[in-house]
Amino acid sequence: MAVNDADQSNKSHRTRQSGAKKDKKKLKKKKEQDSDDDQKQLNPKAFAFSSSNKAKRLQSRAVEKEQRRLHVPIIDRSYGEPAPFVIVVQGPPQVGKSLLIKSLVKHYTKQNLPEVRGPITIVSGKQRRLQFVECPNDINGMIDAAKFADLALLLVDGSYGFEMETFEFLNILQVHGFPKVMGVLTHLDQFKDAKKLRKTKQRLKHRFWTEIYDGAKLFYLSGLINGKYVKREVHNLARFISVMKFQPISWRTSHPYVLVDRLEDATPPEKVHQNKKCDRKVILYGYLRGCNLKKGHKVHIAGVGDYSLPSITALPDPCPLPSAAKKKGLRDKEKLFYAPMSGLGDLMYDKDAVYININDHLVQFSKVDDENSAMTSKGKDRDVGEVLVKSLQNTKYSINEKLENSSINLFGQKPKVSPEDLADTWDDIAGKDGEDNNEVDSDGSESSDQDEADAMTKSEASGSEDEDGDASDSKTTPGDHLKEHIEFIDGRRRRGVIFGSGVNQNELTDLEEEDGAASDDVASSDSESSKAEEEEDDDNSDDDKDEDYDMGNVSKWKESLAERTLSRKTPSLMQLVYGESTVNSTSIDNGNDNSEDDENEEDFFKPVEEVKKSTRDGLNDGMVNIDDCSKCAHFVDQRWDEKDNKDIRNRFVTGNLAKASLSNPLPRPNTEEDNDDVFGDFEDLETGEKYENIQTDDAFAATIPKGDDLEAEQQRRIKKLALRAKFDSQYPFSVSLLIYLLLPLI
Ligand SMILES: Nc1nc2c(ncn2[C@@H]2O[C@H](COP(=O)(O)OP(=O)(O)OP(=O)(O)O)[C@@H](O)[C@H]2O)c(=O)[nH]1
Repeated sequence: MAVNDADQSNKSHRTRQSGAKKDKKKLKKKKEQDSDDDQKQLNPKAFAFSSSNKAKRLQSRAVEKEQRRLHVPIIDRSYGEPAPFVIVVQGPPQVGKSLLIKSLVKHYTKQNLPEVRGPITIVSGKQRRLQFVECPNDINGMIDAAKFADLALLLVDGSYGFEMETFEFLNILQVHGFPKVMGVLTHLDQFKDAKKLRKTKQRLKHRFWTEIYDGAKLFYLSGLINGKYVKREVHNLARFISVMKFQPISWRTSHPYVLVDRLEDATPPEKVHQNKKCDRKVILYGYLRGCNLKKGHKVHIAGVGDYSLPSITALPDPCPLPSAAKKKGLRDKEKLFYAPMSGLGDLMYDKDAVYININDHLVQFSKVDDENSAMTSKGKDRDVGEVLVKSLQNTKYSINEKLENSSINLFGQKPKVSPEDLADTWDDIAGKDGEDNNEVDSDGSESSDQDEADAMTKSEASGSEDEDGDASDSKTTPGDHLKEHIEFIDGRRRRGVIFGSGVNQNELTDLEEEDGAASDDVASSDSESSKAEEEEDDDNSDDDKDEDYDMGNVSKWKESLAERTLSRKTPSLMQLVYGESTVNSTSIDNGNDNSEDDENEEDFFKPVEEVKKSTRDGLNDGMVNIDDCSKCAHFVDQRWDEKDNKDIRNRFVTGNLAKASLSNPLPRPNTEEDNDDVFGDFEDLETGEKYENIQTDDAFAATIPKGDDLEAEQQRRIKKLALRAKFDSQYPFSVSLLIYLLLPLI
């Protein structure tokens, strides 16, 4: 009989609910649990790895997870070819920024860059483009550069040490999201001693590491060959840049931004001609980075302001990657660089125009073949148009630039007047620049407040000049452990850095290198400090000098002003015509100054009219240049009224004599003594007798003794009576009338 297994039903297992077996099992279970708990409590490391293999596996897994977290793939929002990486070359003035960019461009493109202006785009590899930008040396330029830098090359003058510009830029970078940073030491060829060079390199490297991070890359450019950095070193640097991984900065990846490498003013010229300050239409060109930018977006143009984008257009890449560049024709060459502002590439950008570069062999009137053309055009006249085009090629400056630099000569002996001076003069007249003393130097150049400040700094510095003629000054930058140490070296202002230790980096080198032998700098600083101490001692001993000490800078400043004023003093026209006078106005003024110092000081604050009036009064009082024949002190300013004029007119032959005598009869000489004054010295030509006027001044009379006086008077009276009788007999008309007639003529 076949049994169907599937249909068979088995009795299900029934566990014991009670009984001895059940109790036994329960007990066993409970025991196990208790022992587990006990073990847990007793051994907290119960869950640690029991086997080393397992431990290794778990450890490596944890590290992997952590690394994966750190390297989360960054979402690349950009499409198409990635925009070039921006390499900002930064450093103090004259450190070699332009030269480094030129050398790198030469390395990548085999092209000589004439000048570094604006961003320079080059193709550095199959998948990589780089954009080099020179960082300006002002704080605003640094802030702008920090916003778009993917890599910052910090150039440091190795022969001098770190300068403030480097640390300022590092601080700015920290605020903007720190990009990659590499240091480059230049001017190392100025070290003659190899040991000193090695030590300096080491010291600067460690300093650099402290400021950035341990192991930060620092390159050394050992010197120049044919005015360029050594090829090998540039090659190494370029390779390093080519393989560098640029970590995107999160803020930048989520915001669109453009580094403008070319701009064009599209405003109609007539509009600008009519109103120079009209709203301009400007087209900006550049690679878009970050995320997408749309029409109508509000944009901020660094240093200009906020604007909205009226339109945005995608243009063909001016410098495409070699892989992406599709040759359209045989003449299309691979373009490995694009620098419209520097005059490299097909387009050259200028202040007021955009030039298209056409090769010489493609154009007829190129300047290059000037000599050849002179040869070929022999015998036949050159075309007028050709001559004009060639003359245009010779111009170096635009009309605007020429006008800016031009000056006119108003007076032969005066310095030339430039347009800015004229503008300043007008400003002064208008009272806009009341305090702004823009003066014309003897060489014709304008000296602004900044110049004055510079001069002051220089003059101050010259006070503490050391033996080398290098002046120095130091101040602390707020909120920083660095101290600024300003020096003037070869006419250049260098802002050295003193680190927290209080010792200048440069001095440190000397200290390290020259051990016991005191270096120049140290010696000079010693001498400075001793000088300062001496000054302090002097101050303590002599109270009178305190004032000078307090006003030291002011008085120095005044000294230089006085000298400059004297040197600028224009010759007076009066002196030129009448010659140098012994008693000049300044000496008179000085005399006045001595007597009435207070009054003169007050003159400063008197209205102009009052001052003029007082000066005029001074003239009337006889305070005029006595040698100056052109001035008639007592008569010039005498005012005659109408009545006086009439009286005077009547005293002449043409006037009415009778009226004159009636209106204002002159006191008729009553006494004979009065007559004396009228006649004065007299010589009788007929008789040959001489009659001298005897002075009857009080002063003269006082000198004559009283007894003799009476006798002399008697004699003189007798003489005069005789003389009068004689005169009357000779001239029939009255003497008095004659006197009246003569008086006005005197
Ligand atoms: N001896 C020596 N001279 C150098 C070195 N690097 C640059 N120079 C010279 O320093 C001068 C200034 O170089 P630039 O490249 O114009 O310096 P810069 O930093 O661009 O100057 P600015 O743009 O004015 O700030 C040039 O005459 C260079 O030849 C160097 O390593 N050694």
